Amino acid sequence: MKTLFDKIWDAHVVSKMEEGPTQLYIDRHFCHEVTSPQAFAGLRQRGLSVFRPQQTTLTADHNIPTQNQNKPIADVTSRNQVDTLTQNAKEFGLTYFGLGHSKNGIVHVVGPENGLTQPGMTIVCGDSHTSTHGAFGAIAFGIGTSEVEMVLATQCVLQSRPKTMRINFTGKLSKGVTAKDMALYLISKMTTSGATGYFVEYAGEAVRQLSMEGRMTLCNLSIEMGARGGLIAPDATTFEYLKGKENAPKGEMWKKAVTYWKTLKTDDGAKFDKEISFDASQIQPMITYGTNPGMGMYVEDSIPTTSQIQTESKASFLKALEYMDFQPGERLLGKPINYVFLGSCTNGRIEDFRAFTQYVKGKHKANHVTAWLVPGSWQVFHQIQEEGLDKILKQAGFELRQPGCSACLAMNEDKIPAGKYAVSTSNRNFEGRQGPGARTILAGPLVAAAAAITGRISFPHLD
Ligand SMILES: CC(C)[C@H](C(=O)O)[C@@H](O)C(=O)O
Ligand code: SF4
Repeated sequence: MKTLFDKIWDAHVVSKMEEGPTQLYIDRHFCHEVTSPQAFAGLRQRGLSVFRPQQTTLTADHNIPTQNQNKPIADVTSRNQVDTLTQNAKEFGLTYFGLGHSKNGIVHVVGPENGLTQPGMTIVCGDSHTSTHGAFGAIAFGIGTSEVEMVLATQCVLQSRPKTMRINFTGKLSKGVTAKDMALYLISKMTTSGATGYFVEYAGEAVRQLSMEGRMTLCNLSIEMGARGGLIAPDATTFEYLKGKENAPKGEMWKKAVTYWKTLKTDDGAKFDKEISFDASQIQPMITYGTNPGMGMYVEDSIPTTSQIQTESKASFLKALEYMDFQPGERLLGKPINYVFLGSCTNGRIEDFRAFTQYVKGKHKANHVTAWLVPGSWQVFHQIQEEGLDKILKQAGFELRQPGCSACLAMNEDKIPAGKYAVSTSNRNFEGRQGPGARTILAGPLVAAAAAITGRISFPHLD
């Protein structure tokens, strides 16, 4: 009896060193401009080529502007980063979704939407949110730059086997509660280190009912509770999403693949190192009030009082509140905000834009709010147009920007000014994450939409 994780892991072991790490075969390798330059430089120095170029895909996402992408990148550092990636793609003969390419976008958005991410695979990228791809029933995890070089050269990586944890979400999510609320709720319960050393499988009725987009949002945030990654057993929803996607198997191969994919689930009675359950029907729309993703609460709740915080955490709790300029015990409902960011590999997919648009339809953006709506990829951008969402958004006072990581980590011009509050659908609210001194309130697309309309932290009431 095996867990899903065990099945995929065991199928990819090349060799196992006694008392040492496992040499794991990697099916798919994604690279972006931030964590790959030294890896390619290393190959060059050693006179090596990329071992399996067909299994490697490059995209530019972190440093790209979200306006005027047809013009040269103004910022010198960013331009160098992207130019280096372009050069490496050319020199090593790799598939590259560069700036201006119709498939360009955030690595964790373009992999799945092009069918490069598939059940049963091992997937790596020099990026912590590689966990996103686990939504398809894959072992997907972030690696460091020296490992990027190792994978480029050998298509293998050395890894010690993580422990396994299953997190069950029983019951159903209430209307207006999104996968992001589920994830923020989970991290608030688990803390940012509660899953350290584990690979998590998400299971239960509420997980089964999530769309692929929702599953990606949930798996994306696994890393924020310390997990090595998160995965969900593939099912009809997964197959439906993948069918017909460019790199998905076709014809007879498709049938064979689905037959195999159907075996990718945890056997009844298989043992996890740890197992926890949550009641999904209890979850309400969430926001964060502090400077790590574990400092979350229901939109309608109050920040804990100092006495509710454990002694050893008090200092960091107070430091976080000072940075945010919030008071212990304060209720945030009705608090004015300045910026709204819809996007990132957490919530930059079509479903997120549909949810946001549906909410703002027939309403108007608050005058004092600057809203950055950044699709996760050009495919998402075009789908927004095809579905006419852009017109509805325009009528409500919103404009779409061009795809990229954008204000999620502000490596481009999209920086939230110091002291300003941003309700952001991204995944990290660290100090300075969205710009020096910027104050981030993480939320799902509906809470972000409600904030954009009212200009305040608001409960996203649906009609
Ligand atoms: C730049 C990259 C290494 C980083 C990551 O690994 O996650 C980034 O994507 C982030 O979200 O902080
Ligand atoms: S969108 Fe944000 S979290 Fe995702 S890869 Fe880009 S910077 Fe990292």
